[in-house]
Amino acid sequence: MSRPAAILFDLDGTLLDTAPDLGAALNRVLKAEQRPLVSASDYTPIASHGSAGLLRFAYGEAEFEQRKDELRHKFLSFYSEAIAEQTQLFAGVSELLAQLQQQQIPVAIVTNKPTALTVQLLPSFPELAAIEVVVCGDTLAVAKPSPQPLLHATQALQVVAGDCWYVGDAERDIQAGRAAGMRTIVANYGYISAIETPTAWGADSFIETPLELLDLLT
Ligand SMILES: O=C(O)COP(=O)(O)O
Repeated sequence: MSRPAAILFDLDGTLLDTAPDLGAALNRVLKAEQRPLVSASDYTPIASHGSAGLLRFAYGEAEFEQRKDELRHKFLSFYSEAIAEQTQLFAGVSELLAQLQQQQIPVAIVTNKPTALTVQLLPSFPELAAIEVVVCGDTLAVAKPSPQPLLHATQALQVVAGDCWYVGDAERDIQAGRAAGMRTIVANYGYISAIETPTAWGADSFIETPLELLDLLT
């Protein structure tokens, strides 16, 4: 694998372990309605699917569809009140980003998280705050699995998409990366549920820790 022109990263489940704060917000919504709470072992594997994925899991498809706007509004307001209480960088992310900077490999974030939450969250992590190109779920009219957010990031970085890598922990990440013509890498340490089969997503590589990405550069 030759040296990439840039490496683009998904945020939730790839750079940041956001599941505990996402799960806490979900449980605040449920608690307010005297509903049964969801355990970390249940919400963590679906945390990359955002508010819609978490609420759909807790309420079931029919009730979620019926109450979607109201539930998402409640969830987002709780999440935004306590967005960086328990969230941390995955172990090794800080060293990984420092290494990439040293090797002068540009980095960007392409997330489906809405802009308002992303800009609220990133300043809590100085290692990420230095990343200038950040494309969010509502930056464009379309989000991942569309390749457009990834292509938007490559335009901002002034690099050719086909020379870039995209690292993510969800099938939609790999779909977007493949459609953008990038090398795709599954962050296997992220939020992947037991019923998913990442080996069938068509990715080029898998990493079990963030720092394993460096092995792909050599
Ligand atoms: O919040 C979401 O919808 C998921 O965010 P991600 O794309 O960074 O995994």
